[in-house]
Amino acid sequence: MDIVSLWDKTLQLIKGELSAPSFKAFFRQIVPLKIYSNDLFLLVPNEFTKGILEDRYLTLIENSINQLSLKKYNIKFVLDEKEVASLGEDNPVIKMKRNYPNLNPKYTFDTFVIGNSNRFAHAACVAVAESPARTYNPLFLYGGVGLGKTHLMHAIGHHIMSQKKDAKVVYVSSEKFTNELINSIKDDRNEEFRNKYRNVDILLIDDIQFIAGKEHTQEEFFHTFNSLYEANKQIIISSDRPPKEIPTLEDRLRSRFEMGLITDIQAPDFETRVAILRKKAQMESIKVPSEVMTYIAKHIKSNIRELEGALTRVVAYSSLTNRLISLDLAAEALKDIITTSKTEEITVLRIKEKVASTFNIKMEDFNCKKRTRSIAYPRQIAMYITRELTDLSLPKIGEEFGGRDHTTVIHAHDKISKDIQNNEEIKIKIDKIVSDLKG
Ligand SMILES: Nc1ncnc2c1ncn2[C@@H]1O[C@H](COP(=O)(O)OP(=O)(O)OP(=O)(O)O)[C@@H](O)[C@H]1O
Repeated sequence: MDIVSLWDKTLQLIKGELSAPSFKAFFRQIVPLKIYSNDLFLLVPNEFTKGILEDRYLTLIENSINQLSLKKYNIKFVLDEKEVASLGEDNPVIKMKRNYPNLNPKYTFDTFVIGNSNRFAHAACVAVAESPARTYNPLFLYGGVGLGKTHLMHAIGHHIMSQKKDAKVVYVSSEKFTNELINSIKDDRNEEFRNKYRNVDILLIDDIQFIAGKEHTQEEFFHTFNSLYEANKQIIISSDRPPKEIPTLEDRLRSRFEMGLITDIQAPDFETRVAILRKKAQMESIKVPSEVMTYIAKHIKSNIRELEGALTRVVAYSSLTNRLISLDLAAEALKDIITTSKTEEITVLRIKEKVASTFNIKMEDFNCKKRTRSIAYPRQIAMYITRELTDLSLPKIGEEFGGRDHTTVIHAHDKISKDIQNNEEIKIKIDKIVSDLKG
């Protein structure tokens, strides 16, 4: 019996032993990877699931597999398929995943909830998916962590592949792009690297901000970009900020990124957050009372990954403690997450927005070179607040404010600290901004 059929049969046995929510929460996303000697490798989605499987279900899995295969395997849970990629032959599941270019099957347009925060980005992605290289090229998507950029990029990939099966779609994070480049240089395989990226129909490159400051990667990406663009191939780029706010990005790349359409995704509003939770519960066929969804959506605002994680946690908690999902149970399950996510919400972007609206300046004024007091002073206040309310280092803060030196940040912090002591009006303004940011 090959590993795929063995795992299918194992799941059938296990399903009979567990409650439906536990089965769904911990077993549905496992991918059987490989049998190598006496080890059987299973790919699991995250640390949390791995811990639960090891602590509670290992014996059940081992017994079920042994019963079916009449052999005793050591079960190994892994988080990254690369850990076992070098062992023996490939299996059909992995082969299938490789042919399908790294796209998460769940990230489609159908599973994407549209709200005011992402309506425009979604429409732009649909337009590109329907007529690649003919509408917006490149398409540059930006927005905060966990707001759906990767989801939309994969959705474009799926859509294009559903229209044209042999389209060469490549999705890569800019970190992976950098690592592959480094390895190709090390192993003298630069030609292979170039062929891989310069001969695709659609290039989806995620988190491009990571190539900032990496000269060689920027150089390579510049040529990749040009050859794709000239060959009329579609390029889709994501980042946590717009091109002009990526520090140490070469101008020639910046101007290329700005050639097509730039669109942002904002944090979802309350209604969209509830709708996302509903969709997720519906997709996983889990019944969750609406006051629990409201509770989660009210408290987790700025990151959809955390929003989904909170729901998974509540469902897992209910199944592990054998209690029905209720508001009390949700509060108990999320007590750590909900307090920490409040402090995590304070980002440079939010600080800038708040200071900009208080002092009536534009967002780009924070990064520009202007020294007029009406702009320079709010900028110093924003730097002061960033230093006080975030864990960012001084150089990082300088970077976030138009690539300024860390001594400028120290100067701003000293100056504003003094002004707070001597000027009641400024103190009141800053206290108000800080208390608004802390919610
Ligand atoms: N509008 C949406 N509807 C449904 N699910 C969403 C939506 N937006 C985001 N998600 C889900 O939230 C999770 C995080 O999204 P994703 O990974 O696309 O974020 P990201 O913006 O790429 O984050 P990062 O900056 O960390 O790369 C995913 O599971 C995704 O499916």
